[in-house]
Amino acid sequence: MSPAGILVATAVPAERDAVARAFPGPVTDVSLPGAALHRPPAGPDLLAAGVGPALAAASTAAALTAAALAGTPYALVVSAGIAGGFVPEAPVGSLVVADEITAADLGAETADGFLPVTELGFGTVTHRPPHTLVQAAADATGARVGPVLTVSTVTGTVARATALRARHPRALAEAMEGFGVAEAAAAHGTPVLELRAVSNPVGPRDRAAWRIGEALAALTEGFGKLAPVLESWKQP
Ligand SMILES: O=C(O)c1cccc(C(=O)CC[C@H]2O[C@@H](n3cnc4c(=O)[nH]cnc43)[C@H](O)[C@@H]2O)c1
Repeated sequence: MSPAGILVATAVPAERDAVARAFPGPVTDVSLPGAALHRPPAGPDLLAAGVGPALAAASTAAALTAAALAGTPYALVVSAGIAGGFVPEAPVGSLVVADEITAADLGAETADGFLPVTELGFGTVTHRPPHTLVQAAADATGARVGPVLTVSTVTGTVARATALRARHPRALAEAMEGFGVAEAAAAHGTPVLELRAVSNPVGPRDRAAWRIGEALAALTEGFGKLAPVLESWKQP
């Protein structure tokens, strides 16, 4: 368990390593059933939880359960990584912190449009991170604050981007794991935060427009600034 009791869940090892660069020093590998942690000497536990909401939820739940069974439950879970940004509000290279983590394609398509699963009488589609933590994270990192959508299919057309923004007018970014990480955290009664670095615009598919290196560098810099906020944050 990390000293501050914080778990950071990225999708892939490149994102995990970008976060790790903000916490220099030799990393300890911790192997758990269903999850493998990297533990920097002073900093959060880091988990490459997998791509997509389902695998991210499963891996995050495994890490949370192991910590709880060891008697050292995490105090906070952070979903982090790269994302698509809705332009012009979230340009490539910018950071976004979620005030809402919303599953944007969890529901039913009808002749009259999309119905979220909540309108079908099931579950939830939005988790809200603690307001004070969101504000402190934004103040420390310069991140823009707004909803981050979780999708299972990366947006690749103007029509899809327009439809998402019509349903979520304040949305700043889309990624593929936040809601899964948040569901796992909620099952443990653990608060969640989502911090994303924008690697590409949401819209027509254009792999040449990806700036993954730039986004990973922004993630490292963001976590360097976020570290003191995470260490001092206490659940109200
Ligand atoms: O093949 C494509 O057109 C394509 C476009 C954007 C991203 C991908 C990925 O496979 C990356 C998925 C990975 O990175 C996060 N991510 C980054 N950009 C986006 C995005 O625009 N929409 C959704 N997710 C994005 C995501 O969280 C995954 O971990 C492929």
